[in-house]
Amino acid sequence: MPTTASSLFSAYASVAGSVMLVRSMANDLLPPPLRSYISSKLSYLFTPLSSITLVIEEYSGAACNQVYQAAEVYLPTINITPSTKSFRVRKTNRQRSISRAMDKNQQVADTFENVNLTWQYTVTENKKYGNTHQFELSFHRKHRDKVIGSYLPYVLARADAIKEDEKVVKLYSSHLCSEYDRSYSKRKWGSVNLEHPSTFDTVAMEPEMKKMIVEDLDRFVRRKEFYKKVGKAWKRGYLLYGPPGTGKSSLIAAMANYLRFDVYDLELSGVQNNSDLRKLLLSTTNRSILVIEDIDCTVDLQNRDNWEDKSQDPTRSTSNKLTLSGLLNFIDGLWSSCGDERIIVFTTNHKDRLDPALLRPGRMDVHIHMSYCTPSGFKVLASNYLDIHEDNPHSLCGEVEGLIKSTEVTPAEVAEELMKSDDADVALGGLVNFLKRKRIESEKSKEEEEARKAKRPKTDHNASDEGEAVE
Ligand SMILES: Nc1ncnc2c1ncn2[C@@H]1O[C@H](COP(=O)(O)OP(=O)(O)OP(=O)(O)O)[C@@H](O)[C@H]1O
Ligand SMILES: [Mg+2]
Repeated sequence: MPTTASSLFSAYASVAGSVMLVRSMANDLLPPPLRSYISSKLSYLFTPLSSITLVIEEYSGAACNQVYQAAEVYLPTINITPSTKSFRVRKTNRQRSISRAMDKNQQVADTFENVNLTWQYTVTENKKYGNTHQFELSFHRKHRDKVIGSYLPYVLARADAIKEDEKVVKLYSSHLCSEYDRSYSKRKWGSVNLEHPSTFDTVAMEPEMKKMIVEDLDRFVRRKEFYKKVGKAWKRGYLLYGPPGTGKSSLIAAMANYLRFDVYDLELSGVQNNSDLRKLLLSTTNRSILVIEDIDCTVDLQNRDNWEDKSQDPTRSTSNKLTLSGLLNFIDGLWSSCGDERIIVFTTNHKDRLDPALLRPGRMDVHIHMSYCTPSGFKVLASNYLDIHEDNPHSLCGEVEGLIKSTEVTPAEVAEELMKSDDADVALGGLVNFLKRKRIESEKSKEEEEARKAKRPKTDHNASDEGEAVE
């Protein structure tokens, strides 16, 4: 009888069927080490002659195999083949949702530019040396170059993107470190998940400024090659200044959530000397935001006694007290040259009290003034808290906006009023009364201030300067 395609297929199907049968019997009857051995051998037998199989082991010598790691992340996101009988599910505290993982000896099929590919996950059990894990990728041998040259790089890139999507942003705090670490002066970061829900949609600030910051961040992460070309460390410094409750910390959380960068919150008052600072900064990771809040009041950084002579090597003596020179040298030097994609944010309520060295051009790239609530800031808060927006307006909004224009009120104060009731009439009515009271109070205190100034002798320059500089 001549061999037809259909008879070949049916012969192949019956061999394949037998292989599946033997494999499932082996799974039921044999002890685990023998079972995985036979199963992996059968998978080779099952592979048609025109196919080729790439073996992707978990380790390459002592190092992790990145292709294996990428497959682990990528494969759960593609469709399960009808023959898949089991898969594993898991959720760690770093993951936002339940994820799938391939179970041993199971297969999934993928298609890439019209090439059909089959992945199989195998585990070879070995009590003495530990189990070995590998993926086997099979496809028609004519696609070998395409799979190695295009498909595997695609899997690597997809895995990076998936990991980025799943990433939970972490908040590392220098004051969360344990007593043990303190006593051995091994300064360490303690970490928790950054649960701050702030995003660029929920931060109340002028739309143009928001747009400017988002564009600046986008440009920064895009410009790896540019920074390399011009020989600059890939870092960016932001100074956020403004009165309490204007959203400086909220903006930092929005930046971190937008970029999915971890946040390192450095508590300078707990840092004893330059050497501590060095240890802390060197243990931060790439793609992170280092935050130093209230830079004007945490340490006496205006003390520049040692600035000139020690600035070359602020870490030379571990007994050195933390100095401004130590801090600035780190920003400019060591920390930035050994890391990539770093953002540093300083916040202050009093920009005028900062040492000019910190404000010098090139040190902090972007200065952002977070100020009192504006009508457009109020619109964002009204939408956040009461779901009031253009399509769902409220008659009191006009009055609130008028009052906000002429009153110094922080977004935190407005937010607090809006939170007092779910009923928009009640919450906005309360806000109107609050703003009116606030305006009367501020007019009264302005009058008192005027009266005090009029009584003051003319030579008292300092006090009047300070009064004007308050943001
Ligand atoms: N611009 C804003 N947009 C949205 N919410 C804000 C804004 N400013 C303040 N809030 C609200 O007020 C709270 C306090 O704000 P936040 O901690 O960001 O202020 P801050 O400027 O960092 O204050 P401080 O100078 O005291 O550290 C926030 O949790 C948020 O609910
Ligand atoms: Mg703050």
